[in-house]
Amino acid sequence: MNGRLSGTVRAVVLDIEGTTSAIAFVKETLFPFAEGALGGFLRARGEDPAVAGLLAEVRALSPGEEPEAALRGWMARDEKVTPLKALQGLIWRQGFEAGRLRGHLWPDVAPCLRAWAAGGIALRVYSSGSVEAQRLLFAHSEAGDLTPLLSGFDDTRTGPKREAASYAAIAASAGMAPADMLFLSDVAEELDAAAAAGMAACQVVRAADGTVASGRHPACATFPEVAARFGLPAPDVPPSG
Ligand SMILES: CSCCC(=O)C(=O)COP(=O)(O)O
Ligand SMILES: [Mg+2]
Repeated sequence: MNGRLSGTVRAVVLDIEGTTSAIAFVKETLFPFAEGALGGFLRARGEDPAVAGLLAEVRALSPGEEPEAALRGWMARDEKVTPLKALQGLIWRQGFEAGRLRGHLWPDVAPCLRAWAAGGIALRVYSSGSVEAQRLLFAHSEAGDLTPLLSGFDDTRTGPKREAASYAAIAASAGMAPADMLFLSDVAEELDAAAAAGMAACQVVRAADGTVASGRHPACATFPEVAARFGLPAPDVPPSG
């Protein structure tokens, strides 16, 4: 089994889908919202410089195909293509700000994030969802605005989640050694990459998501279990639910 079980953790890097938040929320709420709004969004905003720049990235990645068709194909296959993820974030902004979307968090997550931040642990996010989407989810979460607890956000513009260099870049941007950082994710290949970069790595195995422990990393079902296993502060009141 890879990964350290002891040592001082100074920062926790959080995956979102399958870790802080239900896979079903991403696949059954967020993705259909973006898919349903895509056509109207491109007609209304396609010439805005930011959107036009992302559409140019789509054309470069899928030459000869209509950008909307390329985007729909990537959505159907859940491909984590950077300009798609950025466009989804822009579309979700409308939903989060209008109150039509609220960021799902498992009930054990917010109490632990508050306890860890209060205990001086730096909290960062690394998700395939764009930085904009990450900020929106935590700003409009079911547990309120948690963005003041978070000190860094990275997406696939930092690098692919299954490559060690991405985790080295995250550590450099945090100004820490990888060995001071703990990465939490449901996906074993992401944890392999983080461990290869020298981070501690823990698989979050949420029963409701049907995640299966890989056996390659320590596995925890909840954030309080992570806290106990890695010597992080525990919340004062054990979360219910
Ligand atoms: C609001 S974040 C949306 C999550 C998302 O789009 C996604 O692809 C999830 O990937 P993750 O790396 O968090 O598993
Ligand atoms: Mg995930």
